[in-house]
Amino acid sequence: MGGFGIDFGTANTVVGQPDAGIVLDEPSVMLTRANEPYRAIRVGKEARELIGRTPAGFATVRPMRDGVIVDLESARAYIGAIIRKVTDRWQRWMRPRAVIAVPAGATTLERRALLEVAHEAGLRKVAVLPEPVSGALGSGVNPVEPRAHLVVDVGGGTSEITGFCFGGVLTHRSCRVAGDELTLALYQHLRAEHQIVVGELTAEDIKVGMHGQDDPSLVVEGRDAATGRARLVTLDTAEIMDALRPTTTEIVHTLTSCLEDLPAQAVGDVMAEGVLAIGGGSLLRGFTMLLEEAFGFPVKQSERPLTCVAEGATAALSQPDVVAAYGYY
Ligand SMILES: Nc1ncnc2c1ncn2[C@@H]1O[C@H](COP(=O)(O)OP(=O)(O)OP(=O)(O)O)[C@@H](O)[C@H]1O
Repeated sequence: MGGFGIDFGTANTVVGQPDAGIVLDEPSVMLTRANEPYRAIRVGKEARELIGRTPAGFATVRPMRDGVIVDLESARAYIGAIIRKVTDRWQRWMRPRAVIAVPAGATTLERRALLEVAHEAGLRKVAVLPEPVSGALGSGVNPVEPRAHLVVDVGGGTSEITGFCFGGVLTHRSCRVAGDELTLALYQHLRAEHQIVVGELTAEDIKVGMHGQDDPSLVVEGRDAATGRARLVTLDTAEIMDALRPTTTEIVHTLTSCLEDLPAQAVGDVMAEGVLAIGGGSLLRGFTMLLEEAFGFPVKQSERPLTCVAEGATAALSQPDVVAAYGYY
């Protein structure tokens, strides 16, 4: 059974294949020339390296915003380049099938735009599947069984919570505050409290690096905001967590607001099984603990929070019942 399971995320693009597993996992970034904005010169890791150091005449573009297409032409160039990266001429001639994950809150127009661009890029029989359903499937959950599941997805651009059961959605909330806003909050904190300016990539590395780190302090190198000279500062991870608190609170507040829609019987299922946390943003140090306190439910982190959505989309290629229940063509 061929085809691709794809997660075109705001931050990362992940592509899986039934027999090969994850075949591409790269940042959703495209390098273009300023005078040719719709031709991808580089995509993924090579393009991300140039964020914050893009020479004149070039531009680094993030073609997906909040998990959906914002600019059709950029998305065409980007999605076409990704498909060319994972296929050879023969496969493109055969026009492979695909299941593409989209945010559960994507509008009909946003889903149609993605389907159209995917067809143009050479895919056929494309289905779109809500990311939480796909992430649950990729984490070993059966989304069509008669039990309720609650999935929290904190990505780069969007945080979503979706309750579903037996092929139907019970509740859904989302906000456009997620991992990227946390990086921005950290950048602003460093500038305001330590008068140090760091690049976007460094701010993200600091945030990601706190995960699983035992050392309560970390050293950061940046540019002094006043003199412009290089400077080192030692930061306390507890201080960073505090600085990120308003942003994490906003995310947690949106996520917990869905509880009032959850039928009592479904609450019992979620109590027994726990809330499933997926998406890279859910890896933020201390985040699942904050969620548990706010929900009053156990929260289980997916084993592979960054790739489970693409893994689920790949698994859905051979599970037509899941696509029929939750997907769109
Ligand atoms: N260990 C970590 N700690 C904190 N944040 C992390 C960690 N690892 C990744 N992230 C963050 O996760 C985000 C990317 O997650 P993911 O790849 O799931 O998003 P996406 O699917 O591309 O975005 P979206 O779902 O919004 O379209 C980035 O903001 C990244 O900084």
